[in-house]
Amino acid sequence: MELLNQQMSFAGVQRQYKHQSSCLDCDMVFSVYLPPQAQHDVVPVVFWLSGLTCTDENFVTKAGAQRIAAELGLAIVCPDTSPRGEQVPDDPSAAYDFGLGAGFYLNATQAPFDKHYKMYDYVVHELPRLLVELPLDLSRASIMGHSMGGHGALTIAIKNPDQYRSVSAFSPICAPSQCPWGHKALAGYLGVDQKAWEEYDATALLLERGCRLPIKIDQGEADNFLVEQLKPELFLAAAKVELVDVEYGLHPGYDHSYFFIASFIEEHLRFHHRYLG
Ligand SMILES: N[C@@H](CCC(=O)N[C@@H](CSC=O)C(=O)NCC(=O)O)C(=O)O
Repeated sequence: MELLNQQMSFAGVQRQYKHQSSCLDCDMVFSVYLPPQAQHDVVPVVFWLSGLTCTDENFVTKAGAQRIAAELGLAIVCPDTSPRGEQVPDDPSAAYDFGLGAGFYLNATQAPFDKHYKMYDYVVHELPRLLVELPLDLSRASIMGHSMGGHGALTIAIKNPDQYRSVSAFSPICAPSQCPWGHKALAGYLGVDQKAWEEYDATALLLERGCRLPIKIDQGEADNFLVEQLKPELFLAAAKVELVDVEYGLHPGYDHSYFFIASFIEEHLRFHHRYLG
């Protein structure tokens, strides 16, 4: 891993690393916040998955998470949202909701995307292996995300309950099989057979497998994407069927932006800290 940047923040360090990814077959950049406690000991880690159009930097610069992460002694790892580079195929019309910046945290099976778009394997397997170089206790890990990244966090946690202790999401895409963003992405990356989509649909996965991890979801009521794209009611209905508790908050006046995330990030980090010790 090559260290690209380092800034001191709340007595810890905000870093950015570059590395060659074997599963994505391209160079990748990720960010990590190391709290002051990491100077003397290994610390627990929260993975943050960003949404459409983001890189590893949106959360770092807009969420204001460093102060509370420093207080709680939590590292935060922020991967990019897709493979990158000239050789990586993009949406044919360069739309923001598919291709670069829109990897949907899945393993694509359809050409030409199947060569590089393996964000599920990257987040679940390759990135944790790289992180052994840092003072992190990966046996104490949680995962959270926003919108497309909320979908990523929920699906990854439901499928890997032994790898994470808790999961949370801001404004997640809760049922991608049933919304326009998800239809486009799942058809493009996985093909038209909707059976294959269930592997990456948090609501379908919850109905199939349940979930024993603590789950927290927060949603802005004034979010423009709420009704057409996000559909938390479908995930909450599935949780009720499966007798899964979801700590859910619907917040009047808040939209889909990082202003919402910054307003509630402290609650999310404290939630994860309860389970990370
Ligand atoms: N450009 C699009 C919407 C893009 C957008 O809102 N992206 C969100 C995530 S949406 C779901 O995954 C985001 O986090 N943007 C980055 C930021 O820093 O705000 C449009 O205009 O409709």
